[in-house]
Formats: sequence, structure tokens, C-alpha cells
Amino acid sequence: MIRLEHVTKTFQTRDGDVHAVKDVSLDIAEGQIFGIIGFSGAGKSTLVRCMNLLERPEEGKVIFDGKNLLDLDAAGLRHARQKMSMIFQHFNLMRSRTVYENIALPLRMEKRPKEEIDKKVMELLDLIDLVERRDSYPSQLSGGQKQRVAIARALATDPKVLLCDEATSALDPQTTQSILHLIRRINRERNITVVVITHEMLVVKEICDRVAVMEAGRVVETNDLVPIFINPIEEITRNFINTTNESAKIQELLDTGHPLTQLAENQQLVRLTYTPENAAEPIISRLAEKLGVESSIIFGNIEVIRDEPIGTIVTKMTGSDQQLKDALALCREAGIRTEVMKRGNID
Ligand SMILES: Nc1ncnc2c1ncn2[C@@H]1O[C@H](COP(=O)(O)OP(=O)(O)OP(=O)(O)O)[C@@H](O)[C@H]1O
Repeated sequence: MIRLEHVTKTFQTRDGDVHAVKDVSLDIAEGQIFGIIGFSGAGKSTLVRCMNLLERPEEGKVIFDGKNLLDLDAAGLRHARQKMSMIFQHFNLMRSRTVYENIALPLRMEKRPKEEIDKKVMELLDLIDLVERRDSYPSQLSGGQKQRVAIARALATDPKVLLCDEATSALDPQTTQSILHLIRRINRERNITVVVITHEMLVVKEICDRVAVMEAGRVVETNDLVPIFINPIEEITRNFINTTNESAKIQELLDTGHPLTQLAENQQLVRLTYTPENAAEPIISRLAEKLGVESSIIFGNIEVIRDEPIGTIVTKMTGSDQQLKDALALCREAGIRTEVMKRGNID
């Protein structure tokens, strides 16, 4: 549906060039919810704005529905943009217009007949569950309600793609959940491809089918949701994933030198991540029986991602240098991901 090929965007500023997006290639399939995650300044907003040419990349191709948008004339681009709607963190509603008028606006700009506009707006008000608030002004609505109106307005022109730039970042967790459910419903029921820009892995975990991780203008890792949780390659990806479970707390305990994380010279602290396929493996007893390595569990957690349970435990393993190395190898052989968080002899 959307393909970016070697997209590069540089801003010229008084302080020099800012390389916001560097050589990014991505493939977003029709019907997918595609997440782009990264810290502030990673280039996510610029990248998504390159998708509808709100920012014009100086290099690369932006292919939407088989056409390179950079080759289109003004009319062609206008037409393509009607099929790609966008919602924002701060909703961007017209404050002087009612809910009804805000949703009707894109249709009025297209000079659609009044009856058609009325039918469409009422259908969308029903979808966002705000029929009763049709005559309210944005200032009379909660943040979640405002975002619902923005979503309805974005859907008015029957887009094929919905671009969401930090759409839930200004909302509380409960409202975030309800907006994410609405986005997922729209995706499923209307077959609208969704691109979600976020700095929160919880958002990715909740609704995305596939995710790209951005760092300093580049996409450093892309994968489907479950594999990226089971086997993240880049450190930044691992850090994002750890924000979705309590195992990040272990890092805090490590950083503050908590007694639980103090190690003797013959110990190592290891995070083990396992999936249903290898969960049956009695790894802790096998380490003891086969290698004589003792393990004490200091943390355990199971997350369910797309109905797939993914377990994490953090263990303190005790043994000689060789035994500890063999322990890691045995875990890996069993398909369990291992990450040594700390070694006793390098305190
Ligand atoms: N119009 C602009 N002019 C100059 N620099 C810009 C412009 N827009 C973005 N940048 C710079 O490009 C880099 C990437 O910004 P961008 O907003 O795309 O990142 P982001 O990952 O979306 O971060 P945030 O979530 O904070 O918006 C930043 O260094 C930013 O300051």
C-alpha cells in the first residue's frame, strides 16, 4: 500500500543541516497496522509527513497505490492525499465549529451535496459514539472525545490510509485504550491501512501488526509484532520492549546496587525469554542436573501478545566460569533467549 525507498529528508537550519530521515526504506502492506516507534527527535513525524508529502524528501521514492507521489502534479497529489488522512496528538479541530461541522468540513471542501454530507456525518457520529454531542464545540469535549471527532473527520473522505501521529500521547491510559480499540475496529471493519507513530511500546503492543524502530533518522529494525518481542536485535528495541513489562525494574535495581542484584564472583544475572514452544523445557532443573549450575529466580513475568504468551525470568546463576558459559549455551540450544545483565567477576 505504501512503499518508501531510500527516503532522505534534511532540514536546513541556521545552526546547520538536520538529517531528520536518513535512507529509510519501508513496506506497509494493505490492511496492516504499522507502528513506527522511536524516542523524541528520532525522525518519526518527519517520516510520516514524507508519506503524504507534507514534507518533500530530497531523495528516494514514496510509492502509494503503485504511484511515486514525487512524480505527481498538484491535482494528482491532491487526489492521493484525499486517500491518506492524518490525525495528530493535539487533535487540530476547528475551535469555532461544532462537532458536526468539524466532521463535515472535508466534505464541504469537496463540495459534496448536502444530503450526502448529512448521511456521512451521522454515520461517523454513530461510529464514534458521539451522536448526542453533534452540536457541542471542541472546548466542551474531553481529550478522548476530541480525538474521536478528529478520527471521524479523517474518515469522512473514505481514505485508504490513516496516519496517526502520536494520536494517544496526550491522553490518559484508559482513554488511550478506547482510542486504540476504535482505531483497530476501523482497521478491521473498513480495511483501512493504519500507520501509528509513537514513543510508547504499549501502543505498539496493543494494536500493531508490524513495527519499525527508528533511531537518529534511521530505521534500525523492522519485524512483525510477536517476533520482535521474542527476539529483538537492537539494544534500543530491547529497551522499548522492557518498558512494557516489570523486568525494566530489575535494571533500576541494578543501577542502584540493590542487594538482590549483588553477585558473588561465581555468579551471573541472566534474563531468559521464552515462548510457548520452549516453555515446556524444564531449563532450571536441567541446568542443575546437567551442568551443576544453581539458579535462583529473582523475577518472573508472562506477557500475552496477540494471544501468544511470552515469559521472562531473571535468574542468578552460580557456577564456575565454564559452567556459566555452558549454561548460556544450553539455554540457547533450548531456544530460550538469554541476556547477561551482570557478571559477578566484573563488578
Ligand atoms: N521543520 C523543521 N525544521 C528544522 N528541523 C526540523 C523540522 N522538523 C523536524 N526537525 C528536526 O528533525 C529531527 C526529527 O524530528 P521529528 O519531529 O521528525 O522527530 P520525532 O521522532 O517525531 O520526535 P517528536 O516525537 O519529538 O516529534 C529533530 O532533530 C527535529 O528538531
